Amino acid sequence: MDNSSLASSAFVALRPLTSSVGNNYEFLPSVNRLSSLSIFVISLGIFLALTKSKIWLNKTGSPALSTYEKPLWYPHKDPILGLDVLFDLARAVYNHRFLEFTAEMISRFNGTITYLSLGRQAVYTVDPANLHAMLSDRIRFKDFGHGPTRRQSLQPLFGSGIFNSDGAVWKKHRSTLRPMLSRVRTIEVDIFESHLQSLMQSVPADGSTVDLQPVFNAMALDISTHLFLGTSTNVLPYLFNSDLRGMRGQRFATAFDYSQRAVSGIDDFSLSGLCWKLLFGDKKLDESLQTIHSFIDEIIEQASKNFLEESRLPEFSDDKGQIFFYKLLGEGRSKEDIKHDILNLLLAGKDSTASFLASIWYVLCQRPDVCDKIRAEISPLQGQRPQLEDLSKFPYLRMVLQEGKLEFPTSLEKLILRTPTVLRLYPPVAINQRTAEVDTFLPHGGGADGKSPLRVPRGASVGYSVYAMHRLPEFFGEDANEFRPERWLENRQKTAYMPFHAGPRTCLGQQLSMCLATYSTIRLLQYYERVENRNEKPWQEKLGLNCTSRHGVKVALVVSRHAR
Ligand code: HEM
Repeated sequence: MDNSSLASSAFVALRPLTSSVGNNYEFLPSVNRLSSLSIFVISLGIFLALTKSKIWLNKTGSPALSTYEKPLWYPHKDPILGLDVLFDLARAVYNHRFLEFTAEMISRFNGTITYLSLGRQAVYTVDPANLHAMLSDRIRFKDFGHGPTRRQSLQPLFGSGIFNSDGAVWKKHRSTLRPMLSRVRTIEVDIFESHLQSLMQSVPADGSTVDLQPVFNAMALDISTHLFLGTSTNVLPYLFNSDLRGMRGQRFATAFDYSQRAVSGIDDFSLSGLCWKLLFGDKKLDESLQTIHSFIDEIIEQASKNFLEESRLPEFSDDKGQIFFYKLLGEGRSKEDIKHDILNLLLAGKDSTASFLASIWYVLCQRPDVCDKIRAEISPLQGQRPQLEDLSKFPYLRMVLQEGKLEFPTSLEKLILRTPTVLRLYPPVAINQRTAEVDTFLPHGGGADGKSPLRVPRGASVGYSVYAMHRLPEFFGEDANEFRPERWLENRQKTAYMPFHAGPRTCLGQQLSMCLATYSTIRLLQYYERVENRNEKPWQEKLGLNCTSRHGVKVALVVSRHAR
């Protein structure tokens, strides 16, 4: 999960730039006034200084690689550092148009563009063949890592956990976590239910306007902490009761949100705030990290005592072996190691899931016809909660659970109700980035038409946009930007569909998040008979570690008379 996934490619590309001017984009309008000549002179100066220090030069020159055709270069006005494109990207971020801007730019270059990022060769692509090569090709996969920029920036919060490591360290984390996340169990569905109950009891359903985005954000944190720490933050009920704010879970939630924004380098920092941080450091980040670490340390400490005594179990548990966190303790892992695994899972579980749930309801509140079809599909449940084993009895649900595969339910009509369309149009991990660990190549991006293999020198950053790839007309039709679930009846290809990525680093929480999305959609549609759209503005990106809606998801809810 990385719009970032973590530190998004955009911000990784921009990070050298933004870290020198901080995270403030207020300087951008003045950039317009700079003449090309002054940009050129500034670039030349910086370039000479950097060249002298030899820190920015790519290692190139592999004789085998020299036979590649020239890449399709971005037509830079600044051919030395490429500041022009970086300013354009920064402006797009500032205007919340980064996703659209890069999609438009890349469509002019046949899907892959090579450009200069502070004098260093970088690539941006939406070409599915390139993504498959980097993510799932058995040989190429090893040539690309998350890279040092992302590792360093996320280090304070995520340590060297699964998201923040490559090579042997990553393999070790993956092999520990994979078996624990590969199957969804009844206890997890029970946990979903308890937090959905909390949502239904807390969120006003009197026809007033409610923003569901913070609601899902809080619920996702409550569920993730419940699943991975055995103790929920329980912040959702307090969203609508300001008297109760300031409690411990709430403080953790606030600290977690702030640190994520701060380490991803994306925040609405003011110029004065930035100068302060440059001079005195980010005190709020230090305090937030302190809150987060002591919250988790205490729980780990208490749980390991209980674990050793084998007498007390977390109150919601009926089986210690089912508790994720206890399993890590049972494997004899160090407390520090466990803390980092937990933090990495909270990041994964919370934000991407919250973004997914919010997007589902952004779409559903505008499509009563789709809500009605789902209600018809789930009507045999007669308003009762589905059990885990029920989930596979519904073709629609099975389709959702089998998300990553090419299996389709026999009843094609029911396919119309599937939610993957939401993930196509609003993938939580909308953009991402890899760094070439060695001199290597990608299938496309070279030659005059960009369709020949592209040489990628060691150290080059390769940014990619899943958001733009999911909207490519050549894969999804001329109406690719429209929400039309029926397209999946005609078009079963998955080449350009990768909300969870693919290959050895594919998301470990697919089953869990698809199960939660399916279960919660059923439960909420059973409970609310009407979900009115109250969004006044069109969807606009809010990029962070995951992509969310800048204006939230505004609805009015009416409880079903059967549920009253
Ligand atoms: C709709 C919700 C979700 C989406 C769209 C999503 C998407 C992704 C993506 C695209 C990646 C690859 C990131 C990269 O390689 O840079 C990823 C990795 C991962 N996800 Fe998810 N994710 C979701 C929910 C979850 C949940 C609920 C969990 C459970 C804790 C989870 C656990 C992980 C883990 C552990 C990885 C790291 C895999 C690795 O590096 O080997 N994800 N996710």
